[in-house]
Amino acid sequence: MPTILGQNQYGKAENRVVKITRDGDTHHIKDLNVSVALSGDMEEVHYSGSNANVLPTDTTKNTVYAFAKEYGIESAEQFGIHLARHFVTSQEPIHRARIRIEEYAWERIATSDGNSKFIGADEVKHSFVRQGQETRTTEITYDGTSWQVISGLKDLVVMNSTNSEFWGYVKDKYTTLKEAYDRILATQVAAQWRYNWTSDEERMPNWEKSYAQARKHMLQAFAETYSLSLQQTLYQMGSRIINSRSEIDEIRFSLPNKHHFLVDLEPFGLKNDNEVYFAADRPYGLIEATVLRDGVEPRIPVDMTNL
Ligand SMILES: O=c1[nH]c(=O)c2[nH]c(=O)[nH]c2[nH]1
Repeated sequence: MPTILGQNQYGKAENRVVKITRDGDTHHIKDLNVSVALSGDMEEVHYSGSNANVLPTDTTKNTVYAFAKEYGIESAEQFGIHLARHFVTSQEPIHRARIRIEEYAWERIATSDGNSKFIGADEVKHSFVRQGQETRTTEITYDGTSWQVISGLKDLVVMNSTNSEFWGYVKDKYTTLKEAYDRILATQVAAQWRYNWTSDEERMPNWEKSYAQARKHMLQAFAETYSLSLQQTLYQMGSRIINSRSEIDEIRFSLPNKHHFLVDLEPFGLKNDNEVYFAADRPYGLIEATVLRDGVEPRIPVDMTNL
């Protein structure tokens, strides 16, 4: 049976790089997990085993560490842009680079004594605790001409202990769900948003500020929406970001509904007045949707948020 090679890419996945920037005694941390995927003229290595066009994955790993030193890590996006540009412009057979980065956040440990180790109020200069909240993500793709930057976050767990209802839904012979007029709404947000920056000719967004603002608007919309369904809340979260951040054109969410079921306490002669819940981990409702600026084409792959 004749065969041909289809889509292919290669590179080193999950390069864990920690960069300490020393500003006198005050240190700053960037902690990344960087995955490189390159594609281009790679038919021969698959067909005949000729490695003539293959930059070793080991070299791509080394480049990640060398660039941390040479360029520093200003933001995950900026770092990914340096790497993607380097692979595509320095190696003729490589036509496209995709750099995926997860970023783990660290915060300073506040201590109580007042000695010289302190920055400002009471933040120690070189001791950190890993933030237990979300993981920041970015994916940079470059083909030598245009850029696509899709950033976001995953594992951001949020809960509203009221202001959520769910009723008026379709009922068939298998429906047993009771209508809820005051329920818990909880989810673990995975969100990916696409920047409309695509060319070196355009002014690049401020990646750090944009991330902080997108996250803030998303959380505020979650908290401030009186919810009749998780779908409605999702749409509010997305449109709040699109309406307040002109550099973002599209956002896709994957929101598991982390169900909290009221426990029946009647067998114990107790009344459960919306106080005691069973937090189920599975199965969970899974609500997914894209919110777009009117008139733009959707480009975020449907399953990207589940990676
Ligand atoms: O917010 C919700 N959306 C649904 O589609 C749904 N379905 C369900 O059983 N519970 C919920 N909750």
